Amino acid sequence: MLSQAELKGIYVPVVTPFLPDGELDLVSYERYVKHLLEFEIDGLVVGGTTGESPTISWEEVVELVSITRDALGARSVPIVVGTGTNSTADTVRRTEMAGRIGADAALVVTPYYSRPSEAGILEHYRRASRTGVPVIAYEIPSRTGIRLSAETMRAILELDGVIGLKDSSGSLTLLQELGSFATKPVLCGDDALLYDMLRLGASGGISASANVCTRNFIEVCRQAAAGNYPAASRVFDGLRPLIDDLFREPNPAPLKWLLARQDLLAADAVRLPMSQITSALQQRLSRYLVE
Ligand SMILES: O=C(O)C1=N[C@H](C(=O)O)C[C@H](O)C1
Repeated sequence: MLSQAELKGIYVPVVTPFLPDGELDLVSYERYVKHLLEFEIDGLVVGGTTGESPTISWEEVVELVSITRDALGARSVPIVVGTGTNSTADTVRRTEMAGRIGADAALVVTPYYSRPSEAGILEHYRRASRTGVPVIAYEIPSRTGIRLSAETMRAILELDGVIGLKDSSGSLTLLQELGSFATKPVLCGDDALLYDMLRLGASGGISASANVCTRNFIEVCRQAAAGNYPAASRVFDGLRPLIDDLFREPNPAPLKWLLARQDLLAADAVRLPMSQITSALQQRLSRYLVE
């Protein structure tokens, strides 16, 4: 199981490859995960936003985790599994099941859509944190429709089974407000803010863009961890255009297009209501294929 101390560096959220007919493409998945493991990444996230969690079934998550574990072999790269839904009972059940299939931690998003009270959300996290599977809280107001107060986030982080936070709040405010109360590690979940968040004390990032230029993302984190911010900033500046382009249309469609063009995936298929990227964006992204 993942400890607080290990929650640092670059965690790569994997895409879920599909064949053109929408079926899971496990052959591509194995090839792609093995490719990612050639880099010194700090962890993998299966079934996150980038993995199209809203349209993959739990049975498919189980298959993906099983292939990930086989690809890892003896390597100890933590596997984090997205288990959060907007039902507490379902989240607890998925988190427990994730533990049974070998997840080292669970990524639990703030419950979305039903707009519960902060007290209800705290209780949601309390229940998930009692499963015995380390929980990483995931705050992403642009997707959930709720922006948690720093006070509630602090209370969530104080729960024993919660080992840290993925902060996709879209600004530096939460991290600043948590300040020294953020006694647990915070991972940046908003790729464009990675450098700024590291500067403010984040311990790393869960970055979809790190599927591409993986080595450079790792370098940004390493330089920042060593306190060498000018070097981290220089490397990160080189990544900004890629990050901007990958988020010009809904994630992970642009990323899947690039991975397919790199022959890591057989197709750039996404499941509806996600759709493939426009030809204008394809043209923009083509410039990253020369690497
Ligand atoms: O899959 C994730 O986890 C991530 N989700 C964010 C999003 O698309 O909302 C982006 C981040 O890079 C990773």
